Amino acid sequence: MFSLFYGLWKHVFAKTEFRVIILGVHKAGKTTFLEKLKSIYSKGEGLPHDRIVPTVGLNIGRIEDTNVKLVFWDLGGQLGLRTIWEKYYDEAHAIVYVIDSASTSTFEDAKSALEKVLRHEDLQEAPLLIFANKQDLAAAVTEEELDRHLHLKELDERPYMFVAGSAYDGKESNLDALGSVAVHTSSECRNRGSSICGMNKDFIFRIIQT
Ligand SMILES: Nc1nc2c(ncn2[C@@H]2O[C@H](COP(=O)(O)OP(=O)(O)OP(=O)(O)O)[C@@H](O)[C@H]2O)c(=O)[nH]1
Ligand SMILES: [Mg+2]
Repeated sequence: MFSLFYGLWKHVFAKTEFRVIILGVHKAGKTTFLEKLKSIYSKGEGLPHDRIVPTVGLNIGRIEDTNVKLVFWDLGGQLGLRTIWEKYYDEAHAIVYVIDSASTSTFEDAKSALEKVLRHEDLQEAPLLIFANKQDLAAAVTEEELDRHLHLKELDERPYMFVAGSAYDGKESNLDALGSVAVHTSSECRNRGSSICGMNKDFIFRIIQT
């Protein structure tokens, strides 16, 4: 499966750089998610989850091969650090917003922080993936419940998708999540007339069906 993934990857993302900003409140699991992606797609580079500490600055994840460069920016979600987020909006192509699905007490904060992100003028056309993380925990709500909790009015016009999974073990869900970003980037490309996407949608359908 992964050799197919790399073959298609080369084909689809030829000579493009695609920048994804990973946001969410403190302890949502952003860094764990990024490190898991790195360990799957970047030759085992990702940190194990017991070595991850709260993010203060910026974690950068690069997943690339000959023709491909995916750049992930993972920022700290503590309240005092969120002012840094907007410095990256201008150059981001897509947003991954991570939520701890088992922590209902943080949903209000997650919702208002996300609404603020979506109101920012630099991100008006950026597609959004909401990753309903920590589905391995018994207390986790489903993505449908989370959707109801968040009740995001700002999402009306925006290409977005919910994906539920666990950053701990989520090979398939992480793959789906990454794919969803690619799918949504197709519409982002249409909006901005950029050459970033091309055949991404086709690509991800083939991956998911593998
Ligand atoms: N059970 C479970 N725990 C998770 C999962 N993902 C992350 N965690 C745990 O949640 C805690 C926070 O994870 P981080 O990845 O550091 O969260 P973060 O969103 O990067 O936090 P900040 O950098 O402070 O904004 C850690 O103890 C992780 O091990 C998951 O899918 N399941
Ligand atoms: Mg972090």
